[in-house]
Amino acid sequence: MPMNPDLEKERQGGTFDVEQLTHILDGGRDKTLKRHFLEQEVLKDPVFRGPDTRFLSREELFGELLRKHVAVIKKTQELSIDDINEASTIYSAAMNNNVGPLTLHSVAFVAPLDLMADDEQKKKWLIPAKKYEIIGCYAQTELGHGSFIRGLETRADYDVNTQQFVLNTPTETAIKWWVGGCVAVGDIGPKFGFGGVDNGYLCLNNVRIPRDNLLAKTGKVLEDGTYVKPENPKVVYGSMLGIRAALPKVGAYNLSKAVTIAIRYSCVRHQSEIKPGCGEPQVLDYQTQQHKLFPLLATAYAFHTVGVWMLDFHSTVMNEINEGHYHRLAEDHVLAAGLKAVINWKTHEGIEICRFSCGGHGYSLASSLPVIYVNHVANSTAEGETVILLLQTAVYLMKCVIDLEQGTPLDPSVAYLDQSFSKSEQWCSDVDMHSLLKAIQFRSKKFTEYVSSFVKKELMATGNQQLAFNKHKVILVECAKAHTEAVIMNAFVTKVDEILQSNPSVGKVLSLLCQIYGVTEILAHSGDYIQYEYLRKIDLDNIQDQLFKLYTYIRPEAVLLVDAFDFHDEVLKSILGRYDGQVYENMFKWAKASPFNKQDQGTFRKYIQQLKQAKL
Ligand SMILES: CCCCC/C=C\C/C=C\C/C=C\C/C=C\C/C=C/C(=O)SCCNC(=O)CCNC(=O)[C@H](O)C(C)(C)COP(=O)(O)OP(=O)(O)OC[C@H]1O[C@@H](n2cnc3c(N)ncnc32)[C@H](O)[C@@H]1OP(=O)(O)O
Ligand SMILES: Cc1cc2nc3c(=O)[nH]c(=O)nc-3n(C[C@H](O)[C@H](O)[C@H](O)COP(=O)(O)OP(=O)(O)OC[C@H]3O[C@@H](n4cnc5c(N)ncnc54)[C@H](O)[C@@H]3O)c2cc1C
Repeated sequence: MPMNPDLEKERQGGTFDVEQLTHILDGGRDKTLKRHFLEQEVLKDPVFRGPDTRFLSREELFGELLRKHVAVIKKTQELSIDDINEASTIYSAAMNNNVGPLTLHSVAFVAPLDLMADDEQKKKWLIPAKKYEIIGCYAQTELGHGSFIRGLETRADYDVNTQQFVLNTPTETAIKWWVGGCVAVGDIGPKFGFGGVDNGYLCLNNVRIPRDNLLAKTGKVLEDGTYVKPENPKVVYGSMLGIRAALPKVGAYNLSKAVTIAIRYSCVRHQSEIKPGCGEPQVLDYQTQQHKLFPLLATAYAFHTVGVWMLDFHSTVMNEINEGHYHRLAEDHVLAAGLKAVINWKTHEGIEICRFSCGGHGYSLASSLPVIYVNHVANSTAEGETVILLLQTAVYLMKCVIDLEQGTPLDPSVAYLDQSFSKSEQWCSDVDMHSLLKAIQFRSKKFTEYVSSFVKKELMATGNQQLAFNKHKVILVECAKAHTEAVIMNAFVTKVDEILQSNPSVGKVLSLLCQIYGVTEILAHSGDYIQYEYLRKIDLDNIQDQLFKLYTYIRPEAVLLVDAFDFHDEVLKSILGRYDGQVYENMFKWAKASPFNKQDQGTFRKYIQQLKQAKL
């Protein structure tokens, strides 16, 4: 199919090599080539072809995705793939923006076995689980409790005579609920999205399991019922930590898809007139459209950068823990908590902005933006609800203030809290990304001190830390967000500095995005910078001007920047986001193919006839 002339023109501009940026995003040329190979292994294999999942009922969707997920597993094994990124490539190429039915088995059942089973148990369960000879799930949440783990009611009473645990969900609120991939007792019913996953309920009534079913790499129960605590009790939370550490990159992936669709479509879509008689411009030429999408384009790159960094950091900490060193577990936990919370929340807001920036067609499943949205938005609740996780980060920051007062060294990711920040010089309208980072770190430091003063005062008054925290949860959450933004901006600036050395032309365009990210973050909290007398109104006016100027620099690069995400059309599965930009013809073809246009809607005749016969 010929290329849409608008997109053809967009691709003649640009100042950097798209393929080189793709290699950087993938982690090197070899990884790009391997990703292409794996995608083609899926896309050329007829077993992965099937009905358009956007036309399927919940039941049909589950069945079709289960069929495909089994094919994904076979293909992954056939190709001897054990790298998680490569396995995810095969998975994503097949799932058409859905979450597959066996995802929880991989991310929430196999992972904890790997983390907490002893060698005997690994032989017994991990090996067959990795071969899908046993299928598992992660049944923690109950009808009455999800966030508050200490409130869970399920019981495991040890019967010393039989060396068994007797499991019970003693109350209705104790019924295990939301359990992804749990086909034992029942499905919890239709959901907002996640149609590919059978989130189940599980009632336990005196279910007996052997003593050695308790994963015993960390804590264990001896024959006489004595509980031997793990060296570090927090390691039992490790399976949730692993998924949270992965979810920032999942957020970046989903936002990159949405931004690719919205920016390509905004170049194909012509609407209204700027100068009468001069034709309808591309909607991406409107400043308001750029103001919707370019900060999100910058955010997708920022989130990808920090998502990769978080996974590397978490893997290092897990290796340290395997050698018995727990000193970075707390930092890992609060970084994963803050990044998972902020990134997934801002991503689902961003996908929604991408959807309505495509007008009516964004609302059609032909765009796939609704599919990406409803499947992504769960990640702000699942694996730790946003506020819950931000409070974890906030409590850690309050401890950092005490550490500072006591002269205890801080973890690297919070070292800036110990830095002094001179008031900014007059900010002209091309402030660089390093100055923007300093400003964002400054705000986080001031906010942490401000919140800590309130919590301390409350603690003095009540002597109860939980009460003190509970009274200031709103500003504690804001404090955690401010810190997390400093972590994101620091990761982005660090990566762009590195790329400026290795590939100046790519680095330059990424530095523009980094500035857009930083300026957008500062303008979103401009009142704080005035209140802390770090910036003046003139500075804020100048960076507002800078933002609009940055848009003009990014405008000719925008399509190339989303092309660099390198989504194959069959992976993106969006008519608005097609690489060739041939939207209208394919929208019409897709609509005509809808089963709704195929079946004779007998209901129409049946009920309308009744109206006619009723002679109203
Ligand atoms: C084949 C390839 C497949 C690829 C697939 C690709 C993409 C798939 C995309 C998406 C799908 C995948 C996943 C996501 C979607 C669905 C799955 C969802 C699963 C679930 O939802 S499982 C259930 C999740 N539930 C929660 O997260 C519960 C949240 N609540 C808690 O974690 C805890 O209650 C709490 C809030 C942390 C409170 O803990 P508590 O012990 O009560 O008190 P605290 O004093 O706050 O903590 C005590 C102590 O422990 C430290 N701590 C807490 N948590 C952790 C942790 N996780 N790690 C380390 N340390 C932790 C805390 O800091 C305290 O330490 P102190 O030093 O202060 O004592
Ligand atoms: C798509 C999806 C898949 C899931 N898969 C699984 C799975 O496979 N296995 C599993 O075990 N669970 C699973 N879950 C459940 C998930 O882990 C819980 O929904 C999540 O932990 C939130 O807990 P909750 O539902 O009890 O919400 P609640 O904690 O009841 O949250 C309700 C509101 O209360 C607020 N709140 C609660 N506590 C506090 C507090 N201390 N301070 C301030 N505000 C508070 C929250 O911020 C929120 O606004 C899944 C959920 C979803 C949506």
